[in-house]
Amino acid sequence: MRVMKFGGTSVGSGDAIRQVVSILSAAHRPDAPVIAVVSAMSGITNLLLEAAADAAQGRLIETSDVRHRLLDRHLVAAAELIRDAGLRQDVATSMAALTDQCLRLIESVQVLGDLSPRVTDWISSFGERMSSRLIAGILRDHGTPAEAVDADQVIITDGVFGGASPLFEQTREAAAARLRPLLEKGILPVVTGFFGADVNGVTTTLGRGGSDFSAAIIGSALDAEEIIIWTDVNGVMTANPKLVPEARTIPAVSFAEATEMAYFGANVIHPRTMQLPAERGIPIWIRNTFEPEHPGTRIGPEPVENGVVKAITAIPGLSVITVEGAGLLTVAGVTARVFTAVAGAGVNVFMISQASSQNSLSFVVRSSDAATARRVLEAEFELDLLRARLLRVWEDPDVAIVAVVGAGMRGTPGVAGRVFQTLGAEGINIVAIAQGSSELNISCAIAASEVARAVPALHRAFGLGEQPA
Ligand SMILES: Nc1ncnc2c1ncn2[C@@H]1O[C@H](COP(=O)(O)OP(=O)(O)O)[C@@H](O)[C@H]1O
Ligand SMILES: N[C@@H](CC(=O)OP(=O)(O)O)C(=O)O
Repeated sequence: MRVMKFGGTSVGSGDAIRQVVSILSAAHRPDAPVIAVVSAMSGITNLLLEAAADAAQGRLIETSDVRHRLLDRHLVAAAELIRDAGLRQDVATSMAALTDQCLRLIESVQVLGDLSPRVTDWISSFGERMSSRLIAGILRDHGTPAEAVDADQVIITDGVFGGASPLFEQTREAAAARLRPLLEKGILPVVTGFFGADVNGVTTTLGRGGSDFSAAIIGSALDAEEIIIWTDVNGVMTANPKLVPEARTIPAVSFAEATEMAYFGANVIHPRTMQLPAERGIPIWIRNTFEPEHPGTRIGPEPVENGVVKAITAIPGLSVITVEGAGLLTVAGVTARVFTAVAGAGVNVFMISQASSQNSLSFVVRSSDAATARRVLEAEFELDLLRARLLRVWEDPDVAIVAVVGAGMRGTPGVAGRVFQTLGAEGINIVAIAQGSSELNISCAIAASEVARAVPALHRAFGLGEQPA
């Protein structure tokens, strides 16, 4: 059995879905069944989250506009691809019912003026609920028996809204109970990506971009032979091809390298995807829905030693937070207090840097988390601020991290030197620098506006466009 996940662009239009249906119907056979995992049509999750946030702010949301943008996208694809009138009507009816349910939720947010994490997760799950029904309907119309499955019945989570983790044994049981009977009947399950439900059946999302993780959870729970992530590029590449047109496909990377690349911004794969398949030795392939003959990238257990540096990645949208005070770091426990406070607020820290004067401590977070980080630090150090032991806590916005990643860097001297030299020659100022203890990456914080120059320059400096990666 194989699990195939299709991302938002792959299911984003009638033309794209035509490709998905051709891949799935060619691959799914009674003796070699496939489980599909699908994301929402591109842009739909953002639309739902924006509508919910507007509603909570009391801004009068035009529900007819949301209805139009949500429902019509799906109906147009159904009209384009489903030939049987009865089937088309059934799919349209279920799309309309889901849209109504979702709009009722958004209206209740507007009435209450309050958007809880629980309701956010529920509302944002509707894109996948709709796309799975649409795609199952189109597959049936094209002669492949298929059934849409909501993942609340498949992935059982720890209930953390916005970033849930699976409870693996419960998920194994639920996935087997819900999906194996379909496979035994030759039916291709089309499972919603992005979310699961806690033990009480409450919808919990796995985090933005989490459908890759859904595929990994389901593939691992059911001991799949392989997991294929179908997307809109030819695999994991030496850099984001949108930033570096000469970027090349990397034929093979290890689970550890793929995790590092994903964590440092290669959003072609979600960083949480690798862990469960790595524990079970299940390979993950990244392939292109729009160029299915291309082999793509294999992510597997083996260390793959070709080249020192494999990829240049970038994370935009970051801020540096600095805590400053005379002799600050000589006061025992300050560092622990800073990071305990920040972690307690659920803020992820990407990089830490400490001035040698010991007067300041800086760290990099997502800009969307910066206000929270400042607030909790000001609360934590309220007394110190009052007594002027601490001068201030401030944010430097518009920062990005660029990273060079590759297992071959371990023990290879000169990589950091070449990074500095390259950025220096481009006149790019380095705000902070870090090397992971695993020596799989070297990362630098720079001004966000420099990313478009830094990534191609590093890509050239490490010869990634020329030699086989
Ligand atoms: N190193 C990289 N290799 C390939 N793609 C990358 C890399 N870094 C960033 N990307 C971007 O990731 C995108 C695919 O991710 P995403 O849009 O989330 O896909 P999907 O909708 O299929 O989940 C590509 O279009 C590409 O621009
Ligand atoms: N639809 C969800 C989950 C997801 O994984 O989407 P995609 O596969 O398009 O990155 C999101 O936008 O976050």
